[in-house]
Amino acid sequence: MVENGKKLVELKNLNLVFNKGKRNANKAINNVSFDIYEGETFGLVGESGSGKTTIGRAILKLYDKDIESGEILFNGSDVRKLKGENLKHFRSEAQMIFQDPQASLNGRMRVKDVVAEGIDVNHLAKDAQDRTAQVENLLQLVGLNHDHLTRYPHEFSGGQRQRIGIARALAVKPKFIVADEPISALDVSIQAQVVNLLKDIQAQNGLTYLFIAHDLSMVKYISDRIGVMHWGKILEIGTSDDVYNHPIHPYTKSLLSSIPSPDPISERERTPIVYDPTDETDGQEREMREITPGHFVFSTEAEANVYRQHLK
Ligand SMILES: Nc1ncnc2c1ncn2[C@@H]1O[C@H](COP(=O)(O)OP(=O)(O)OP(=O)(O)O)[C@@H](O)[C@H]1O
Repeated sequence: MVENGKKLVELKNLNLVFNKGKRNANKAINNVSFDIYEGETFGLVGESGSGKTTIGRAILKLYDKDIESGEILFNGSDVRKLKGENLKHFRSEAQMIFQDPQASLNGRMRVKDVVAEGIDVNHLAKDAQDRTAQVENLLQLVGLNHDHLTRYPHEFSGGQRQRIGIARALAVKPKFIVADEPISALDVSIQAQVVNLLKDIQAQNGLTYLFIAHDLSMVKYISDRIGVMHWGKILEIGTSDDVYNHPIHPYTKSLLSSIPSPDPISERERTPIVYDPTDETDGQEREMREITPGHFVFSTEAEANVYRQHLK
C-alpha cells in the first residue's frame, strides 16, 4: 500500500544502452520515467526482453556505465553518485530476490551462512551467538526452522529455496526489494504461498517492492500499481485495477488476453488479441499522458483524447 505518498525510487527519462558504440549496441531502456512510493508494490510486466530486469538492476546500480542519460533517485539521491558510507548504506537498503533460487544460492554453503552473508559483510552481528539468533529469526519469518540451519540449498524444494533467498535479502533489513520473477520457477501451487509471504513481510516491515513478472496472473494480487513494458518503453501505468479491469493501450489488452482462464468455459471463449505495434513505429511523437487520474498511457495527444472519449 502507498502509505505516505513519499517517493522512494524515481526514474527520470532513463535511457540505457548495452554495448554502447559497438555494432551490437542495444537500446534496452528508452526514456522511461516512473516513481515507486514508499510502502507500495510496483509491478513491472511485459514480454521477455522488454527491459524489466534491466530496470530492476539499473536501480540497484548494476548498470551505471550503460546509462546514457536520465536519472535514478533513491530516497532523493542520485544512485550513480553514491560513494563511501552512503553507497554502503544504499547496498543494504536495496536488495534483490532472484527468479531461480537454485542458481542464486551458493550450493557449497550451508543455509545459515547463505542467509548470514549480508550480516557478515555489513558487520550486523555483535558476536556468533547474535549472528545465529538473527539467522534463526529470519528463517522463522520465512517459514523455515532451526533444523534447516545446517543443511545445504540442494536439500530443499524450489519453494523452500526461494524462502531462503528471501531470508537472505531480508538479513540486512532493506527498505526496498527488487523481486525479479521470484515465483516463475516455482510450481503453481507454491506460487501463491511465496506471494503471500512477500505480502506478509511487507505488511510487517513496511517494505517497498519492485515486482517483475512476464506473466500477469499473479502480479495483480501483489501490486498496488503496474507498469506495462514493451521494447524498452513503458506503455501504460496505473493502479492494478486500472490496468487489469480498464486497460487502454492495445499492447496491455493483448497481454491480458493471453492469460489463460482457470474456468474451462471462459477459457474456451477467450480470444487472444494480436498486438499490432504500428503505433510504436509510425514515427509520431508519443509520451505518457494521463487519461484518468493516475492512469497514464504512451500516446499522442490525439490518441489520448480518443482514449478519454471512450472511457466516458
Ligand atoms: N548484460 C547485458 N548485455 C547486453 N544486452 C543485454 C544485457 N542484459 C539484457 N540485455 C538485452 O536488453 C534487453 C532487455 O533485457 P531484459 O533482461 O531487461 O528483459 P526482460 O524484460 O527482463 O526479459 P526476461 O523476462 O526474459 O528476463 C534484451 O534485448 C536483452 O537481450
